[in-house]
Amino acid sequence: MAQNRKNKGHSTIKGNHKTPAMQSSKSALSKTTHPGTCGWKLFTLGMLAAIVGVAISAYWTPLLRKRSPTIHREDVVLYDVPFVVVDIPGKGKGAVASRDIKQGERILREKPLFRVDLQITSSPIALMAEKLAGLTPHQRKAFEDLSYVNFNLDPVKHPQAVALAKFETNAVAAGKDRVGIFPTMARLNHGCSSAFNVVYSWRDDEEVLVVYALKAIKEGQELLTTYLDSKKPRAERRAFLNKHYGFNCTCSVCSLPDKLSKASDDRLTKIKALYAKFATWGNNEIDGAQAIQTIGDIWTVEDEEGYWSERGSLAYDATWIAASHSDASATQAWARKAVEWFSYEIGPDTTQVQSLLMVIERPELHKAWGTRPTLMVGSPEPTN
Ligand SMILES: C[S@@+](CC[C@H](N)C(=O)[O-])C[C@H]1O[C@@H](n2cnc3c(N)ncnc32)[C@H](O)[C@@H]1O
Repeated sequence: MAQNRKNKGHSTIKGNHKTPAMQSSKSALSKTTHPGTCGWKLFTLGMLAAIVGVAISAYWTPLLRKRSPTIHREDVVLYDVPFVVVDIPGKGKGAVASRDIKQGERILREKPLFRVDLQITSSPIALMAEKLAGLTPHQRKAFEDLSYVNFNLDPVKHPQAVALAKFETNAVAAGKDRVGIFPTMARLNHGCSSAFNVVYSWRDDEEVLVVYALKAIKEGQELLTTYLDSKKPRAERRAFLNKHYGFNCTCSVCSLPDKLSKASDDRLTKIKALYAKFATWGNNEIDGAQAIQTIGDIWTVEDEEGYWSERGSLAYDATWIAASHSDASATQAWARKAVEWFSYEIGPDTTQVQSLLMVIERPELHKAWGTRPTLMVGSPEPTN
């Protein structure tokens, strides 16, 4: 997977992730990363036969357990999780909320079975064999249970290639230039743009992956992360997901009728263009007030689209611009916005949030303070 599952993750974190070896987008200023596509996957893709489409037919497990299950495995930091893993028609397994989940709730904290470098010099098959040999029987079973894209591979005849396919289907970004396998998180299926509702990030200091609810999720609703930079138009998203994950995306955004789908594509294209414009503040092509206006425009179009990811990074960048121009009240207002959205996406107990809380107290201590001419750049709209 690439949140920049591979988000992936989808979340965006300064100096951190994203996503299940899945998606990848960087904050224009702070170089935060998004869970994203697994470079390892691309590296090893040639080792495998062509990826074939997924054709599992499954059915809902009718009864969700009333109580949240406790996961008892050595690779999961133990606590009750607010979801159950069930069969989902057309998707294999997936995670479904076992109760209402609030926006910003942490829903999983998981240790990797193993991690590997994105760039490797040895044979991927040999590396995989070495990593699997280091697992306990319990962990080995968790790895063996994972799904994989290439169903043409016979696990009995080609166990090593199947192990590699499992890795490629499920690995997500986990630290600088590393990807890892997290067997519970790996059950999260994909949704595009406004359809994904959880994001994940790697915490280097704790060596765990955390997953947060980006949006409120109702009991019975599927938890979805994103496997790519979903600010791409539908045709591009579908081609990518088909090629790398072997499925035709039928998420709520991809299923829109053509007219509405085009409107969504137009919004996503506009968001990308606005990000590119805002980044030109870095080389003085636009001034601070224009940059902040552009961030406001991004926020507005994202509200129309229902795309809420990466807002912590966006507000963080706005804080940076406001501080650079010595606009104290805008620095504080944007820092509050960044605290709010980082808390939803990566958690309130992160260094990003702690440093922003200090900036709210003393904006002039921001490391970019006064590095550009003094200018009133503008605060976020109160309703944003
Ligand atoms: C990381 S796994 C996700 C969990 C997987 N469904 C399972 O059974 O373990 C990725 C695979 O899940 C399936 N998948 C994920 N999102 C999907 C979606 N939106 N529609 C259909 N299949 C999906 C695809 O087969 C994909 O290769």
